[in-house]
Formats: sequence, structure tokens, C-alpha cells
Amino acid sequence: MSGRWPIQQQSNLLPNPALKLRTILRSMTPTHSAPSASAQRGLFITFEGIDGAGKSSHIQGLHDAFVAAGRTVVTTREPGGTPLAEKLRTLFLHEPMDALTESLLVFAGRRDHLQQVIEPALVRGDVVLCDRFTDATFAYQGSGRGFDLGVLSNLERMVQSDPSLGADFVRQPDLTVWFDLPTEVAAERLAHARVPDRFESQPQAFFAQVAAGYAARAAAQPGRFARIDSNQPRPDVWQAVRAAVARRGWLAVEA
Ligand SMILES: Nc1ncnc2c1ncn2[C@@H]1O[C@H](COP(=O)(O)OP(=O)(O)O)[C@@H](O)[C@H]1O
Ligand SMILES: Cc1cn([C@H]2C[C@H](O)[C@@H](COP(=O)(O)OP(=O)(O)O)O2)c(=O)[nH]c1=O
Repeated sequence: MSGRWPIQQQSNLLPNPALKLRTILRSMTPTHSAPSASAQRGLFITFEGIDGAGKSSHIQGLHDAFVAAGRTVVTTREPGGTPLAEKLRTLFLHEPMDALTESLLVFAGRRDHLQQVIEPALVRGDVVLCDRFTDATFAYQGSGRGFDLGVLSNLERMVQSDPSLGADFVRQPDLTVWFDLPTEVAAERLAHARVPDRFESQPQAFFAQVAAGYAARAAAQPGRFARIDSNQPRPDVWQAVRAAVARRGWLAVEA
């Protein structure tokens, strides 16, 4: 990932956990823009794809584009996004565990993240840009690790519910930008990028299953997903990302 998440990028370089936590909390502080003329609806946009698909720089690009358009933006990530969830993230990425434990940990962190960060930001009318969310759990724990999709659906309903928003309300992203890239290209990019964590060190066959998991989620909810062909030069990927957001009327089409 890019430097947007110093805690992760420098996890082998910064041994002081307090320093790392301060860094991540600073990066989660909303970026305020000039006040807009009227209150706007909050937007929840998530970014997904196999490891190495190239999400990071485009999340930063969208952040900048929304701020330039007068929005207040909260950039966050999963696993993580709150002090509690960041602690769970460290365990999740580095300790061996079975797929049920993985699922319970990410959903526990997600509950805290929704309550502390995402829902309050959406109530304020902010734009929330979240690097991974529940589609990753279906893709990695469900499709990749073979964990029961029915159990994941139950957890999704329980964790993402909010009775104050309606008895049947289950929070879902307004848009999921899915960076789709052949596994061999992602592996090649990652080989030059960073020290792999527990997931990034999985074989390509694992990522083929994860990719199939994303494809299944996208097929089930086509209106929510924008598939981006990430196997092209970075400026072209950016144009596709920006166009997907502009098509929904949330940003102007770039000249
Ligand atoms: N379009 C692209 N073409 C070539 N390399 C890219 C492209 N996009 C990203 N990369 C490189 O691939 C690696 C993984 O990108 P990154 O954004 O960290 O992926 P992700 O956040 O999806 O895991 C990085 O080294 C990055 O510089
Ligand atoms: C949110 C989430 C992430 N993951 C995995 C995907 C990534 O391999 C890892 C997050 O690590 P991270 O290094 O942030 O990956 P990336 O830069 O590609 O976003 O956790 C799951 O397995 N399940 C989940 O629910």
C-alpha cells in the first residue's frame, strides 16, 4: 500500500506500538474542506480486490477529488479504523488462527468501526472512503478459506444492523470499487512492493479463489459494484475509478 497507512507500511520499522497507534489515529482524522452551501447526504464507498490489485493510490486520489469538490472526507480501513479494531488487526494479520476466528475478529472490529467512525460520519454528511469492508470477508474467509457463507451472512446482518435506522436496516456501501487484476499480475507487483503479511504470503491458487469470491459478490449486487480493470497503467485505472464515481453524480466528470 502507499504511505496513506503509515502504521501498516512501516509495521516492521516502527517497533513502538504507541507511536503506531498515534499515527493511525492521525490518519483517520476527517479532512475538512470549505463548508458547502447545503447539507449533503453521507456517502459510504469501499475499495476491494485481491492483495496487490492497486487500490491505495486511487483511494488517496478520490479523497483529494472529494475535498476539492467541497466535501468532508473520512478515509479509513478494515481490518481496523478504531483503536480497538487496530489491535484486532494486528492479531488478525500476524497470528495463526482458523477461519471462524478470523471471521469473528474482523466482524468484531467492524462493529466498533461502524459505531465509532462510519455511522457518525454518514450522519454528519461526510464521504467515508474505506479500504476493504465486508466483501473482503466473503472473498477471503468465505471463498478463500472455504468458511460457511451462511454464517458470514448472519454475522453481516447482525453486525451491520442499526435499529435506529429501521428494524431491517443493514448498512451496505453506496458504492464498492472493485479492482480486478489477474492473480499473476498482482503477485508480480507485490514481489517488488513489500514484506508479505499472513495473507499476502498465500499461493496464487488462494487468490484465484478470493477473486472468484469478489466476482460472486459483484454478480449478486451489480448496482453496488463498479468493476475496474486494474491491469492497465495507473492513469487509466484512475480515469476508470473517477468515471465510476462521476457516473453516480457524486463528482464532476473530468475534462
Ligand atoms: N496500475 C499499476 N501498474 C503497475 N503497478 C501498480 C499499479 N497500481 C499499483 N501498482 C503497484 O503495485 C503494488 C501494489 O499496489 P497497492 O496500491 O499497494 O495495492 P493494494 O493496496 O491493492 O494491495 C505497489 O507496488 C504499486 O506501486
Ligand atoms: C477486511 C478484511 C481483510 N482481509 C485481509 C485482506 C488483506 O490480505 C488483509 C488486509 O491487509 P492490508 O495489508 O491492509 O491489505 P491491502 O493493502 O491489500 O488492503 O486482510 C480479510 O481476510 N478479511 C477481511 O474481512
